[in-house]
Amino acid sequence: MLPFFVRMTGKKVVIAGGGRIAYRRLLPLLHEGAYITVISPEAIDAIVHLAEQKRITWHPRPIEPTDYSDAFLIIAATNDPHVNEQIATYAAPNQLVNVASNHLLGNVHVPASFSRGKLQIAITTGGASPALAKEIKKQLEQIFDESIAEHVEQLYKQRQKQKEEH
Ligand SMILES: C[C@@]1(CC(=O)O)c2cc3[nH]c(cc4nc(cc5[nH]c(cc(n2)[C@H]1CCC(=O)O)[C@@](C)(CC(=O)O)[C@@H]5CCC(=O)O)C(CC(=O)O)=C4CCC(=O)O)c(CCC(=O)O)c3CC(=O)O
Ligand SMILES: NC(=O)C1=CN([C@@H]2O[C@H](COP(=O)(O)OP(=O)(O)OC[C@H]3O[C@@H](n4cnc5c(N)ncnc54)[C@H](O)[C@@H]3O)[C@@H](O)[C@H]2O)C=CC1
Repeated sequence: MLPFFVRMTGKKVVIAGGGRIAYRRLLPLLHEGAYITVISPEAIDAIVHLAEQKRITWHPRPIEPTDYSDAFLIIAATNDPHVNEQIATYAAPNQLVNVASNHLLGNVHVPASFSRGKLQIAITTGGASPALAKEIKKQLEQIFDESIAEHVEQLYKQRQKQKEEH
């Protein structure tokens, strides 16, 4: 697998499942400006609330292949491993698919990550130990504290200026 940072603004995302994990995937996507549809018979209050505010769409029913045929990114986060597996099978080869229940399926892994302004750091263990990825993230958060954000911003401004001069 290769690490990429993907601009999700305006992209269609379909999330199967409305539990804690679905919500964890949903939040950063929403902040990035993706168009999110959650499909799940039940959903946690936080997801229902976002749907009521019309910040996302929620269809309270089981997922079907037609729901994600035009999605840029599909997230399979139901608590039924067979349903998640089917999603990975039915997705088109040119779609991005993340399967929360099985690291061997799909073509996208979600890393542990954090931001300090424009600096973003992401860690994956390739499914070996998500807990270790989380632990390494905590250690890196100590090393790169909030003060680095301002430093990165200064470097950015300097670089923009240099680019304008050439
Ligand atoms: C493949 C992947 C899914 C994907 O890519 O979507 C995946 C899969 C699975 N996770 C499982 C369990 C746990 N996952 C966590 C935590 C995190 N898991 C995350 C990512 C990923 N988890 C991807 C691989 C990334 C990598 O390898 O590094 C993090 C980093 C990012 C995030 O989820 O936001 C986030 C830390 C967030 C942070 O930084 O705080 C914890 C601990 C906790 O929750 O505190 C536990 C319980 C302890 C344990 O089991 O280790 C299970 C078993 C499920 C079951 O038993 O039913 C599977 C299924 C499988 O392994 O196949
Ligand atoms: N970090 C990670 O990647 C982790 C991943 N997991 C995996 O993620 C899965 C989901 O975890 P939680 O959100 O805690 O589960 P949960 O039980 O809170 O939520 C499951 C959701 O799936 C929905 N659902 C069930 N059948 C469906 C169907 N046919 N179509 C659409 N939606 C359906 C339910 O209505 C519910 O909203 C777990 O089963 C586990 O495999 C678990 C822990 C950590």
